[in-house]
Amino acid sequence: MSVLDEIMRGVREDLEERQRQVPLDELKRRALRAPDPKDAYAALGGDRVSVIAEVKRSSPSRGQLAPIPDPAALAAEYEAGGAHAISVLTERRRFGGTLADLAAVRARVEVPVLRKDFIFTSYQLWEARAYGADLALLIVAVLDQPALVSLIERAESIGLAPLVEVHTEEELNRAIDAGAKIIGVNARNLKTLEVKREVFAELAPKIPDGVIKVAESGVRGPHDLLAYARAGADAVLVGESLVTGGNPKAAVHDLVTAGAHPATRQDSGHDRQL
Ligand SMILES: O=C(O)c1ccccc1NCC(=O)[C@H](O)[C@H](O)COP(=O)(O)O
Repeated sequence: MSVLDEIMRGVREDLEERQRQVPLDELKRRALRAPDPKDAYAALGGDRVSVIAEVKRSSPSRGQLAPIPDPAALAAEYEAGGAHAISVLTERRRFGGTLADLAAVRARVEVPVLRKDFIFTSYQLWEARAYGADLALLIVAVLDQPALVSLIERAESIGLAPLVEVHTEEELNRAIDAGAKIIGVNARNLKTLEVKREVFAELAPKIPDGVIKVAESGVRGPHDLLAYARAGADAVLVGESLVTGGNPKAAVHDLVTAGAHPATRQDSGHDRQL
């Protein structure tokens, strides 16, 4: 069984438990009472490279990263550093996240919040909205095409901006066919967990103009943001280096500063290439 298969098995079991506890109709009522969604397209568009800063306690590739006892406080640090959006991993077993983290972050920050999870049902989209998310991750690798199309439509219909994640050209073509307006290229191979930043440079030119391009994973500092920017990124999604670096506000500030004028910035880092 691959890591992804194992993650999905746990996600299904946890979802069944939540569905037993909260019927869909109740979840929809909660979603209708949630704060109005924020404009994720405005937050991630524009001339700069936007920074999506992630609340990430652990991961299959690295194990424990940081305990993060107060995810809202971390998100507030990210926002104070200038983050344009916050990503909250809500998967429990391998990433140590919860929906309560999402709600706590939503209550603390003004910028759009992404629910980052392994979503394959509309129930999970209603959960995302009910707990205050403005964006929801849809991973093409775990969805067949009818499900992808229908989840994009459902997300948009309830006020969530779908961030559609791809790893290969075939997945990218499926995302484009499904009408994705925000596409994330994840440099982390979901089978081997190896990060290959050059995957973004290979796929980005094939993403149509007007679609927001997000480079996901492997940003260790401004030099990686700038390399992704040169390859066409509109935004970067950063987790590990922020939660392990010791000063999340300063680390986000450095990324945001580099992303503000990426074309004129000299890259002083050692690793100048993707
Ligand atoms: O991070 C992992 O090990 C992982 C394994 C399997 C599926 C997804 C995984 N990560 C989710 C992400 O996409 C990252 O958290 C996100 O892109 C940030 O990446 P990084 O800055 O490298 O932590």
